[in-house]
Amino acid sequence: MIQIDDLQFGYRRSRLYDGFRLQIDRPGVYGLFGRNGSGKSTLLKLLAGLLFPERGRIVVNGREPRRRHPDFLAAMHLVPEEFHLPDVTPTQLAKVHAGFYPRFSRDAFAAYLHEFELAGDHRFGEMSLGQKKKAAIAFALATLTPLLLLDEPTNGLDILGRDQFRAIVRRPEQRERIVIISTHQAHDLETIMSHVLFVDAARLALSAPLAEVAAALTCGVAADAVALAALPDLVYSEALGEQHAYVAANRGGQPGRVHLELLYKALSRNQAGVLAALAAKRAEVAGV
Ligand SMILES: Nc1ncnc2c1ncn2[C@@H]1O[C@H](COP(=O)(O)OP(=O)(O)OP(=O)(O)O)[C@@H](O)[C@H]1O
Repeated sequence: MIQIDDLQFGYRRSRLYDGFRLQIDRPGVYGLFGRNGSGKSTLLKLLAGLLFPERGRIVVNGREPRRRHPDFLAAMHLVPEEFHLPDVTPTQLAKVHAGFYPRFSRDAFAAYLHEFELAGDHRFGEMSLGQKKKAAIAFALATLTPLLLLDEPTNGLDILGRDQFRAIVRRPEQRERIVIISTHQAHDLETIMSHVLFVDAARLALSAPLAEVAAALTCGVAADAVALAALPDLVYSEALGEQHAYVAANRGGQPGRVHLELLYKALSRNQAGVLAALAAKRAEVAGV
C-alpha cells in the first residue's frame, strides 16, 4: 500500500513536486500518465527509494523507501526505462537474483520467457534491445513483489511483444499486486489498466478507477461538426477529417470504453472539464 503526503521534491533549481499527495490501497494496474518532464520517472524513483523527498512523507508497505529496509526491498521491484543487464543468461540471472525476492516464482519466470519467445540459455549480450527488455520485464513480473514499478515497459517492444506483455499482466498471479506503469503508449494499457493516475504541475491531477472514468465520461466519434455541436457537456474534441473524436460528460448513459489517448488529451487541454465531469458523477452516485 502506498501513502504519499505533502511531497516536495526538485532537482537543483526546479521544483518538480509540491504538496503532492497519493494514496493507493488496492491491488491493480495503475497507469501513470503525464506530459514529458512532468515527473513520472522521478515519482517511480522516489517510490523505490532511489531519490529522497525534500519534505513530506512516502510510506510503502509500512516502510519509508528512503531507508531502504531489507523488508521494503524484498517487497518492491523497479524496472527503469534504461537499465543494464550483465552478460549472463536469464536462467543465471534468476539463480543469482531470485533470492532477493521471497515470492519469486521460477515457474512463472519460465512461462513468461516462453510467452515472450525467449530462451532461458540465451546470453543478454547476444540479445536485441527489445529481447533484453522482455527478459527484464519477465523477471520483474516473476518476482511477484506486492509492488512493481515499470517505467515505459513497452518502449522498444514490437506489436506482438506488446500483446505478450498484456497477456502476462492479465494472468491471475499478477492480480494481487500493485503494478504502476508509467507510459506514453496509452493503447498498451487500455485493456489491462484498473486505475488512472495523471501528474501535472507538481500535483496528482487525477487518481481514479477506470470504471469511474468510464461512468463519468463518454469517448466517441461525431459524424460531423453539426453532430458535435449537438453534444451536451463536451469536454474535448479533435477533428478526424469530417468527423470529430470527442470526450463528453456521460449523463446517465451506460459506461463505455475509455479511449485513453483521448482522455490524456482531454486532461492535458481541459483538466477542469474532466474533473468536473468526475465530480458530477460522484455526486450523482452519492445521491447528492
Ligand atoms: N538527474 C536529474 N537532474 C536534473 N534534472 C532532472 C534529472 N532527472 C530528471 N530531471 C528533470 O526533472 C523533470 C522530470 O523528469 P522525469 O524524467 O521524472 O519526467 P517524466 O515525466 O518521466 O518524463 P518523460 O515522459 O519525458 O519520460 C524534467 O524536467 C527533467 O529534465
